[in-house]
Amino acid sequence: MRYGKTQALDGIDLELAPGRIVGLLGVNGCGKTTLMKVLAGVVAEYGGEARVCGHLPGPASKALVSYLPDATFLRGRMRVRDCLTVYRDFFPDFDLGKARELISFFELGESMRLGEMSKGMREKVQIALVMSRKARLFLLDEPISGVDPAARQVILDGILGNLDDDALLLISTHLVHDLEPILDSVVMMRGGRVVLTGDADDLRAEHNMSLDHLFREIFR
Ligand SMILES: Nc1ncnc2c1ncn2[C@@H]1O[C@H](COP(=O)(O)OP(=O)(O)OP(=O)(O)O)[C@@H](O)[C@H]1O
Repeated sequence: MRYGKTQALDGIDLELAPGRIVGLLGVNGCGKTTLMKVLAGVVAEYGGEARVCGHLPGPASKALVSYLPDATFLRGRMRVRDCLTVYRDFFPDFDLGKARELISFFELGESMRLGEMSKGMREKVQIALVMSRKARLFLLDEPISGVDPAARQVILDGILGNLDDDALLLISTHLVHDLEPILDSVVMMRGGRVVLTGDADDLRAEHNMSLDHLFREIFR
């Protein structure tokens, strides 16, 4: 995948199994967002092939993928209840009851307007929407990057409490320390390539260090 002269993804060869929480780790500009966009089916101009549950990215795969992009995708004038309605009308697999529970778990009100919320609060609304679909693949692009440590933990709790056993959660971050406790496996990227992939426990045992430490070693 290229953007003009920039090779954003280069020779990626990756297979991810269901029922796992996978950390997509790497420094700024290594290609995490681009890989997510390929899997989400929002870019099409690339070589090679991606498949989600056997489907090429397109309408069939999009029905199985719940995607949290790295930028806000809801308009500021909307109230939380409007967002719930949009998701209910747009996604047949959206569980309105679950979303309401999550909004309440995050201590937000349905009459609140997005434009009057803090970044962390808006992030929570988006997480509540995205995690309330019965998707097979959840793509969360940096869901905790802009929020304080306490809010990070609440957001992660909200994500984990709402994940089906057979779903795959791919979550990108450079905040490895915060995510490490929930990760089953990791994919580390650099310069558009995968430099390391494996089971979290195996990597910790093999390198005799935490994933956070390993990440710092690799990207030093
Ligand atoms: N729309 C675009 N136009 C041109 N180049 C782009 C565009 N989007 C990304 N790139 C380039 O592609 C490369 C990969 O970017 P990408 O956003 O996938 O990285 P990332 O790992 O998600 O970074 P970050 O952690 O900062 O979000 C970078 O070199 C970036 O400059």
